[in-house]
Amino acid sequence: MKDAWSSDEVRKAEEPLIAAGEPLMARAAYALAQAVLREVAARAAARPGGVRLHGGLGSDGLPGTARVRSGRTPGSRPGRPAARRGDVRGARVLLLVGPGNNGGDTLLAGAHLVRRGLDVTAVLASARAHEEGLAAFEAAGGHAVSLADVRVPPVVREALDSDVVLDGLVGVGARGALRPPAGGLVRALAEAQEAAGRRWPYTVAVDIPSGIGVDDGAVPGPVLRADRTVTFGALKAGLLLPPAAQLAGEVELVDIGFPADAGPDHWAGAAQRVTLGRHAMPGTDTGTGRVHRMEPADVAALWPAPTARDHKYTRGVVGVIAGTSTYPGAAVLATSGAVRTGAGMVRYLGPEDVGTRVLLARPEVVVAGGRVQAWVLGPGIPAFDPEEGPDDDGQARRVFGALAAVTGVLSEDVTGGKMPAVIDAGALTMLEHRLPAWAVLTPHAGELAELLQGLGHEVDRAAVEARPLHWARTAHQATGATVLLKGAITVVAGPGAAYTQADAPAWTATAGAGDVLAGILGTLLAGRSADVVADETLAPRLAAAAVLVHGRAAARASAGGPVAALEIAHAVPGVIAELLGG
Ligand SMILES: NC(=O)C1=CN([C@@H]2O[C@H](COP(=O)(O)OP(=O)(O)OC[C@H]3O[C@@H](n4cnc5c(N)ncnc54)[C@H](O)[C@@H]3O)[C@@H](O)[C@H]2O)[C@@H](O)CC1
Ligand SMILES: Nc1ncnc2c1ncn2[C@@H]1O[C@H](COP(=O)(O)OP(=O)(O)O)[C@@H](O)[C@H]1O
Ligand SMILES: [K+]
Repeated sequence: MKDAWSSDEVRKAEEPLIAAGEPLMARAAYALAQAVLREVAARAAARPGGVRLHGGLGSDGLPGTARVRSGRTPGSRPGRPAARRGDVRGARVLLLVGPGNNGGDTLLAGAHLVRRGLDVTAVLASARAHEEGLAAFEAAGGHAVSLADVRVPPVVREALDSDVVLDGLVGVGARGALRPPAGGLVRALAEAQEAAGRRWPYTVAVDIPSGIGVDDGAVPGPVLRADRTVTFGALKAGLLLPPAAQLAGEVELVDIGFPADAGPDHWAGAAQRVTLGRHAMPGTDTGTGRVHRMEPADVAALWPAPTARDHKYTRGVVGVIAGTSTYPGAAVLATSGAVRTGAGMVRYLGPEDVGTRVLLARPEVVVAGGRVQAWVLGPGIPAFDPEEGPDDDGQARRVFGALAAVTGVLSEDVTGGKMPAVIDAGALTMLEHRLPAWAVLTPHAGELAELLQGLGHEVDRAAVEARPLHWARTAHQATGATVLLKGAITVVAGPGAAYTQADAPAWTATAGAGDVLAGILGTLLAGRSADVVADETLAPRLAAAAVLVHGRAAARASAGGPVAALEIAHAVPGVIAELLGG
């Protein structure tokens, strides 16, 4: 499991270490410099003439801006010897330096790079800079200029002529969108980056890409897209959360001596105190704090794998109420997702002609009512409109009946006790009562916006996409249900925890992929039905696990190319075998 911390948690972890004289910044800067050297060496090794070499100071104070531009073609400048393959010397690095410790990390890393023979220029974006960092950088022979003196356009040109740019403007001390002058600089750099495409230098964010919401993953203003983020001590929530996570590139976590995590108890309660190694720190209310990302081993540990004692009923029966005569495909996709995930049995409830199609695709499905251990409700069913009267082949009536079973208020349509459910698509418009956490809503951003509008929030799709975790949490708090908000990065908000999964290739954005996900999750919930009702933290974990399996199945079915939704379902058994075998 990856655990991302809030900025407050990072500070609280740092305080006792700093008081004890631990050289946190020196460790961070060394690791940052190593990350840059690794990349530069790899690039130089891949180039026949080594890294590009650059000239001396230009007329505007930035090195080399007056020289003849050699374009982005690799090789040495005329008159200077070519570096050997893999040689980092002469590689050109631009540091963007802010006023705080984030700038301090960057300057100290710059000093290491200068000592290794790189050509390093620091642009100080503020009147203030980290004193020790600047002194060390200049003592090593680094060249520092003030943004106020050189202004933005030459810095952009310098960036375009660099091999590496380090973004050290702000770190966890940042609040809100980048303010001027750093904001203006980053806006110009981000535009140049967009225009330059692959010709833009390798960009490393120091701790976080400057300007992202550290705790909520928002992107309130300009941000320079990083190829790599080297983050210190602990992952930050904004590095896992959309939309900011999409600007962080590959995230490298560097150990600078933070104590080991205290495990799940750490995030289980708001008021508790937990011990992190030698240091006590307040437990966090994960309503505002930690964000988790499941990894394959976490999913394997949760999986309801069958044993010799099991039979089909103990393994879990999934009831699927999906599709109409107009939209029969969703029924096939949701039942296929459930069957392929290994349900003990899948029941289908719906119009006869749709049931026939389901049977043609999946003869294992039982097209008849009866006891189930989890419901999948809503794929391919239209939004409920009480004014016009339902035109849905009786599916709304069936969904309302099943929803009653989810909360334990039984109707004549169903039997059994409280049970978990996946509530998708049209069923999201049929919620009348507060729900338990074992009901998992699976909207995409547009559906979540509509749901929230119905609850009195002024929010549209774009607003949800700008702050996915915030709105998923808002919906969880308002409905009681666990909320799985689908997207390129999917977020799950439930009691005590938030998860974010980024397992699926962009090809997954195809009609019907969400129906398959609903089936996968239905089988997981059915397989652990009693546990899910007994432990309210389990539904969010199983929801995140389903997203991981779905995303990996999509990647497997895609193999780098287009993917059809049904093929995602077909790829699920291979993914599960790999997870459980590994
Ligand atoms: N405290 C420590 O000992 C360590 C800190 N570390 C580094 O220090 C960083 C945190 O340092 P700081 O607490 O000094 O804070 P930062 O360096 O992240 O930023 C704070 C400074 O940025 C300014 N600022 C805040 N929001 C801004 C905005 N929206 N636009 C423009 N300027 C803004 C503030 O006025 C303040 O001067 C971490 O991200 C990490 O990089 C690491 O070196 C590890 C050890
Ligand atoms: N850009 C993307 N990259 C990866 N996965 C995506 C992307 N966009 C959407 N997805 C995933 O594709 C699926 C689409 O589901 P959904 O919107 O419900 O479509 P449908 O209702 O047609 O099945 C979800 O699992 C979602 O997380
Ligand atoms: K930064």
